[in-house]
Amino acid sequence: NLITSKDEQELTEKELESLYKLETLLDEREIINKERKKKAKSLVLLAFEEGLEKSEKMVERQTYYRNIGMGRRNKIKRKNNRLFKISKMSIEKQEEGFILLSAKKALVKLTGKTLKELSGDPDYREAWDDILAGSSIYLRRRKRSTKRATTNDCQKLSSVNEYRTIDGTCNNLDKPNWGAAFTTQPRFIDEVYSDGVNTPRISADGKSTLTSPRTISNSVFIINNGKKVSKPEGFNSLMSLNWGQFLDHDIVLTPTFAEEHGEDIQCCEQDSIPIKRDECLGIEMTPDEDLDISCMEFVRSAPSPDTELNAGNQVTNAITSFIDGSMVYGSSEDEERQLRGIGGKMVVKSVSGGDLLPEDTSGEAFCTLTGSNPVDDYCQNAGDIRVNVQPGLGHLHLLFVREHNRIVGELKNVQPSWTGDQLYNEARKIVGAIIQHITFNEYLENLFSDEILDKYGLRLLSEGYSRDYNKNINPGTRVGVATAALRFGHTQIPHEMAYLSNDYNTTSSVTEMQSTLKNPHLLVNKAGSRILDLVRYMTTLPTRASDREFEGAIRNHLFNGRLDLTSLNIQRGRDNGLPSYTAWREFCDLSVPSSDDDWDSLPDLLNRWKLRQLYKSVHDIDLYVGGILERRMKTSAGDQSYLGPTFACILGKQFQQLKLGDRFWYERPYPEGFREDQLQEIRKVTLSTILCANTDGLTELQTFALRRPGRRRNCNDERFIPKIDFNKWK
Ligand code: HEM
Ligand SMILES: [Ca+2]
Repeated sequence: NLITSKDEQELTEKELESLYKLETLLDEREIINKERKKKAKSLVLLAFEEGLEKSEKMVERQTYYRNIGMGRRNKIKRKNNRLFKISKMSIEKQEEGFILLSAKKALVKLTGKTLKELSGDPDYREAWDDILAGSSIYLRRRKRSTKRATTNDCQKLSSVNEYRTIDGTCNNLDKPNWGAAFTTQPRFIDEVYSDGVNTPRISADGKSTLTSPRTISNSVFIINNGKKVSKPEGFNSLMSLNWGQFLDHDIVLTPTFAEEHGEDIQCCEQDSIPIKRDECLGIEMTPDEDLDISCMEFVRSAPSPDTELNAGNQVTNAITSFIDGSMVYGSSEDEERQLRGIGGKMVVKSVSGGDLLPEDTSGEAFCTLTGSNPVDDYCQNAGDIRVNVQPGLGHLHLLFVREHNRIVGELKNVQPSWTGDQLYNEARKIVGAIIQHITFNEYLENLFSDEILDKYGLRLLSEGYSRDYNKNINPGTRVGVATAALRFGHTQIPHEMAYLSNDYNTTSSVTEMQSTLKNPHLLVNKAGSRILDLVRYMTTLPTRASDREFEGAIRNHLFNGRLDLTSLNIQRGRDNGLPSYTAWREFCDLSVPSSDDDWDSLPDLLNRWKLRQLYKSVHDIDLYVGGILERRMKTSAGDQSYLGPTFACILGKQFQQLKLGDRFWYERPYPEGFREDQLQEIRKVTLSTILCANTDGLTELQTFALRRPGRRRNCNDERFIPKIDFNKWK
């Protein structure tokens, strides 16, 4: 009570009267506050109920579509637009994420407030947190999903300072889930959705929808020259394309919505009408001479179970973001168990042409087999589910499994008493270090200009330890990297693949690129006996230029189907809430237009006149489109780098964070890193070292395999192709 008996005696009547008034007012305010809290609580509860209901409906609809689909089409055809197999964990997380997202959507609708406003309102924030923390219906559903690691869990791990965990947890001891598998992808810039939750952005004019990705692709990404084949790159071998993809598959995998039974999700009715489903964002388009359809299949990214009320739709990274060889070893104990063999080695399939990757026997594998002898063709299993996407990628997976097993043999020589676990852990650590070393020493040199390498501290030391680990840096792969910048590599994809014989002149088994996709034939064929010819092809032939031209193999016939990879890339940006290109220019401190039609302030941008016809406002440009159309910077060797300034900035920052935010960065001191004499051995390694050591019959190679050969050196000439001395592990 506001008024005490002392007040009653001492105050004048007038003063007392005002005090009584104040008291009544406060009482009323309290009642209102209570009511508001109650209202917030009941609306949030209602929103969650709607979320749960929507999630149940989604499963029902999936059953419905599965049933009508089964009758009409055969299974093989249905699987055509699914890109990779989907893990069980993905499906569980997707359900959780979808409930949360639907609850947010319902709450916005029920209250007429934006997520930002709701999270700024203590009543709603409290109600939201209460429901998440309490013993609600939501929690009962949540139990199934894995619990996250805590700092306490990290302390219990005996090897926490010497070896990485398989799922990346406890790399950062204060933030154990940073960079770990199945966590939300962090962002450089906040998401943009037209409803603030998950509806794709619209034009800056506030009303028009954005131009169809396919229309944009047909205008700016098409090959105009008569040959319909894109320009070759002068200086990079196809191995650099493979390395880019291999690296991408080490740092990010964004799961898309999956059907509980592993069936395809269909987003277009007979390739013509988009189907309205929460899982879909079918691409509407005008039929053209290459793609005679008006709807292109597109399944949305699965929403991440992000519990923050103030954030719109977020996406998941299903693998470890660290450069740690997760595509070789897997990102979960389940995967690791399948891939690990005995005595510290990785499982292989031993055939006459040497060791190959093991077969994927899950029944879920995604690959097309075209060989005449079924014994010779099979779907491979590896640490990343995308291993079968193309033979050049599959080859790098195989190469590092072979290297792991070779290292185990070498370590056993110098440490005969080591157990299988010790051999496995140390070999895995060395392989991860080699992948980091090749990426920074060879790949990034071609990717970036000198200026960018210096600006983001991407140069390696030639001796001594690196001491710049920073536990405040989040090493997570950013949405802008996965959804746009790192996809620059798609322009390098060639129109065909083949074998090259030992005269470096005669090709054979020339195969159109679209037929090699999801088809490991060129790699596993004839019991692996053609691997040498494949390696020769990959290290000799040029990539296509990293420019604005994309091959028909992926722009019209991706996976031999009716898909355009560049359209998918643009649509994925809208799906995942990427802000437009000009917002990224601003983020990167590059020039930014001052009005909707100030196109002149973007001098780096090629084809501006075409873009003006495609976008209402200069602020509408999709990041993927703007990034690809930028003029490229120069490398230290004087060649063109792969990137223009915006993508270079985004990727520069990312690689910086992958280095500084990794407690196990290979240049760090023991125990996270190596003894100094061991580190000097790892510093000598090149991709050519690994290729020479693990390719039967290969006797000569250029010093840097990602670049086209000037002179080839003998594999045994250690001046050019050094070897690791394992005596340093004694
Ligand atoms: C023949 C070669 C390749 C094929 C067939 C291919 C195909 C694909 C496909 C189908 C997607 C998913 C598209 C979507 O629905 O959003 C994708 C994603 C991606 N690609 Fe490629 N790609 C190839 C090479 C490369 C290369 C060389 C790089 C990098 C240098 C690269 C980087 C990426 C990245 C970063 C993603 C996003 C990954 C994720 O977040 O899950 N790709 N690629
Ligand atoms: Ca990784």
